[in-house]
Amino acid sequence: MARAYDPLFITSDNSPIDVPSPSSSSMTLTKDELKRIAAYKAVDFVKSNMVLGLGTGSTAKHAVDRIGELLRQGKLENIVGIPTSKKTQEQALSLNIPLSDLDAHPVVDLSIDGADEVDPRLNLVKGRGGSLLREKMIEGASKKFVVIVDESKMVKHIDGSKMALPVEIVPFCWKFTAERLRRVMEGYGCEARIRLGEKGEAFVTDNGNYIVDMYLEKDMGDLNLRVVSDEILRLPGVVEHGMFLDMASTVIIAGELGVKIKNKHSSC
Ligand SMILES: O=C[C@H](O)[C@H](O)[C@H](O)COP(=O)(O)O
Repeated sequence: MARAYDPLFITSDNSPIDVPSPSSSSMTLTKDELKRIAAYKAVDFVKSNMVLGLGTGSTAKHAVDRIGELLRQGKLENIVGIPTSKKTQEQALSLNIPLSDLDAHPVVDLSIDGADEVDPRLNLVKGRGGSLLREKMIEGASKKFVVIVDESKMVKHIDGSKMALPVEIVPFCWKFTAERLRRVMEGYGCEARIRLGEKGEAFVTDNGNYIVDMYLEKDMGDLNLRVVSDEILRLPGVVEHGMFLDMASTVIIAGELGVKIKNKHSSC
């Protein structure tokens, strides 16, 4: 049941955050408001003159909006954004955020992005919105990667939500690749489904590829995710998968009772 939200309740960090006002009078926040709170907190890490990785999805959208707002107000200056998708690129352009790419800026100071799952070691599942490849390239090139989630994204282990584990593959003979993927994960009761778009056709990523969503019946538990990752990446036809292992520096989790910040290598 929803409880009253205390915006000053923050663990693992001592600075209260600039909390957007809840839309409801009861002071209980919607999931979207929680996402916005996590996003605002992440933008506190942004300083003028930074090269920023701009994430994709309903949570990252709030961070991009906030960066645009602070630029407009003159509270941030000389920011260069590197968008992780065409959609984010459009949003950033509409906010007049100056943009670049990894060719011109191979080192990114800070990336801020959402995630579909976060495990206790800060490993992530990403890509349920289809943007995992550019996200992994840009966030992997970042000195700091701040992940923003509402508390529903926290899982005991990767694939804990039993939703899709996305893999980007080339369209050429996709059924062959999907079957190879299924076989790699067979021990976990894997069903590998091609992702479909709104009209029932194959969903096409910004890179012109397809996504296979792997659904696992059995828990991967504390299995060595690196081994699974390597096996998937070794398959010809696979471009990248949505497990982001050991990449997040910080995870900001907005929940009913407040904001929690988890840093890599910290036990809290
Ligand atoms: O491909 C999509 C991205 O990995 C998103 O960051 C992820 O799916 C989380 O999206 P949202 O913030 O909308 O839940």
